[in-house]
Amino acid sequence: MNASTSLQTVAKTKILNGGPLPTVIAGPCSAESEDQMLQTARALKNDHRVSIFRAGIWKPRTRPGLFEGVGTIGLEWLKTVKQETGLLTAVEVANTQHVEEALKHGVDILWVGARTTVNPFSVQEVADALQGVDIPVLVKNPVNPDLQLWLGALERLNRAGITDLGLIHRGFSTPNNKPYRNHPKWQTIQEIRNLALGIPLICDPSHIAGRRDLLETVSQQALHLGADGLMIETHINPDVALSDASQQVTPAGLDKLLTVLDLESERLAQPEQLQDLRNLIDRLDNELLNVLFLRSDVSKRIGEYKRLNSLDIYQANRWQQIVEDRLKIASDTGLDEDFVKAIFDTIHSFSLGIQNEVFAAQAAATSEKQP
Ligand SMILES: O=C(O)C(=O)C[C@]1(C(=O)O)C=C[C@@H](O)C=C1
Repeated sequence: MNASTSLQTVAKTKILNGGPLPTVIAGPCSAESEDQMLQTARALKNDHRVSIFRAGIWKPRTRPGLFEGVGTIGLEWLKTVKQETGLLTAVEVANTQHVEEALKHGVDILWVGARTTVNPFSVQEVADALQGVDIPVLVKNPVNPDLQLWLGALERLNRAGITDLGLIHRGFSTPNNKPYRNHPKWQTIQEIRNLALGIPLICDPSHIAGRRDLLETVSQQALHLGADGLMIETHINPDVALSDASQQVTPAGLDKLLTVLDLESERLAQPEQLQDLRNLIDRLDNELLNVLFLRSDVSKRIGEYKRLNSLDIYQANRWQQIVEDRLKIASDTGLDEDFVKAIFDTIHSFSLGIQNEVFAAQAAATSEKQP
């Protein structure tokens, strides 16, 4: 059975704005004070493209001692924001108490954070607290790139009766996220879309980028891939924000960003120029593959030499020397060193595999000859 068939969702969702334009959710990473919330919301209300105001009330932080959110008082401020601006409001919930408090304060939309989605016990607790409640719930991807876990969270909420569901793509923690804070792994958008058919997908460029200067590229890519909306952290004075200062924009910055993104029309490169560049990439990839083939052939011959001369396959000193040399070339050329290291780690483990096969083939041939 296709996993998507078990999700019962409604066609008309409150999460999307109902029009042809992407939904924009904006607001501070964290609620900090009533003044900060109201000033931010008043400025956002003037932007007709923004329909939902977000604010973190309880903040899951990696290390203790960091600002962990203002708690319930923030929900009072959010209520005032809603009354004054008419914007829909959204908060993150991670346990029963959060759900109960948010519902009591009339929050319109809930979201489950990436660190909660990774834990089925926590998602189930949120789902149980929402049993029988009619409210839209957005689910952020789990921190690790496990789409089944993401889908599982949607299913748990759906079984509790939540039909107005949405996905938030906020990037994944991978061994090398550079230049992002969380790697977008763009192909996952298509993959999760196929698994959760018909469920709207919002991109959270703030958590993917981790820095203001990358927001445009990330948002544009997401929109080109068909994202239904964007969640962009917006603060009246980002430089003094108590959390995630470097990724938040001012309402004026958001206005500029949304205008550049040109939400009405897709902005694509000139087709002929793009085709020339793609031809170049094809030729370069071809060369790359030829070189990789030649290298793996040499590795096989070294494997035979090692077998005949009873040498170990893994040669720590030689490998260390190779890494140092290649990283020096990378830094001289201006290539990202983490990128080059990741490539050579993969090449090396493949090379070890080739030589292991050489040894294994010889061992098998010898044992066949045994009487
Ligand atoms: O230099 C060797 O001994 C090799 O087999 C080559 C190679 C490599 O692929 O670069 C492979 C295994 C060793 O650990 C070190 C380097």
